[in-house]
Amino acid sequence: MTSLPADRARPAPVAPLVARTVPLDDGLARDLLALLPAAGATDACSWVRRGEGLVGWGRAAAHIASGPERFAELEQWWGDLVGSAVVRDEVDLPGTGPVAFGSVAYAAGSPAGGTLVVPEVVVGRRGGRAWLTTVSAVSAEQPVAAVPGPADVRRQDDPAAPSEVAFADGALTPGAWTIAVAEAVARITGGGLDKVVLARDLEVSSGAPLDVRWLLRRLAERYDTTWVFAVDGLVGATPELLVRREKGLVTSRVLAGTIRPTGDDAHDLALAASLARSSKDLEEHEYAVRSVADALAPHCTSMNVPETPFVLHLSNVMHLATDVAGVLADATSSLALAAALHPSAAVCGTPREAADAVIAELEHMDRGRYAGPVGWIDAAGDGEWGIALRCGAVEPSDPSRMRIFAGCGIVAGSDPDDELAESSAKLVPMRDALTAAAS
Ligand SMILES: C=C(O[C@@H]1C=C(C(=O)O)C=C[C@H]1O)C(=O)O
Repeated sequence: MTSLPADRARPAPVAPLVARTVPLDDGLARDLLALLPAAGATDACSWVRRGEGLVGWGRAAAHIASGPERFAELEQWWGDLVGSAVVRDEVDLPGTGPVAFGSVAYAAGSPAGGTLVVPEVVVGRRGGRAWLTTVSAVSAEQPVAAVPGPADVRRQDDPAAPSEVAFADGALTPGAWTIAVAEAVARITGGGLDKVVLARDLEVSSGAPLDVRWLLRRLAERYDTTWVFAVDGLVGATPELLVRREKGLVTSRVLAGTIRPTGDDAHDLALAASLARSSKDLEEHEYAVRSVADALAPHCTSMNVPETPFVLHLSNVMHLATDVAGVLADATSSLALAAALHPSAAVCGTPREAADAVIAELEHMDRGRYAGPVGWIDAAGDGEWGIALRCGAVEPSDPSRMRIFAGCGIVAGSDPDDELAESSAKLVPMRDALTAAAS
């Protein structure tokens, strides 16, 4: 576990938690997202892929941290919390017992900080087994009988579709963003750095508060190879797994190098083949794989880093992808591994410091929690953390508004107009979830 510097106050202690996990009829949990009750836009927690994963609601405990030590502070808080928790776990799988969902800002200086949320109710499903975890603070006022049981887990009414949705330019107009990309290419060819990821945002407004559950369901329908997530109003469908830690095994799915499918299968296959041969994309990909492998190496006894990437097909884009795996050498938690990996060259660049400086200078926006780690951790430290991509953040002060984001890796051979088109393709999942009618 990473420790906080001595001069940094430990997070305030919270009342000990009681967590109870019981098996649940798998039929009840087949559609995890349908179990999320109507609640405030920021209440739903989700980490779901192909019908498996975790959903949660209610808040038994939560912690917000900011600044360069935000990961260490969250880690410390979670360690203290589970260290004093009373746990009765009848299922004993990764993700059973007490679980925190989290999301952490990309930049150390972002006011968005980082948050861990421990829902009162979590329903999980994997490998045909389902469970219910309830968490409550130990207190004389809440008798155990008040805790929800399997009978309280049921399919909820369908969420309302967003209405009167409008999109507006965020920090930069498309034209200004392409100028920033051209400037980044000039910096790269001038020898200042090898790769930088530049992102842009759009402002979304709707006629009524957005229901995160609607967005989650729409994303899950269309992007079944992604992890459909929600934490504290940050919602999206990421294809990129920063790190999974499970019983001593560490895995990471690295993406970089993108093209847009045309919808014509034969043509798209040819495009995929050209993506796998493109020196620009392979170079961009190699930087991202290296940055992940180098960050994991100190924590692993052995690692498998495939030499050639595969092509991951999504309905809006195709990516070069590499699955890196390793055997964990120490007790580093999934959150601490995510901290060690962040920011990878998939969202920052190479070298990291130079790329971060160019991002701060040319993007003209705070990324907030976009491009930061998002996922969950259990009491053993196992968990899954994705990179928060293809996502948006609901405005806490006005849940009828959100900001959506997309970025592109820029290397010496990048063309600004192509990058703009690629960023638009990456915005499609959120745009469609916000506007397309239910199928
Ligand atoms: C930065 C984003 O995506 C990243 C950049 C990619 C690229 O430039 O090819 C591909 C996948 C992601 O690692 C995003 O979706 O916003």
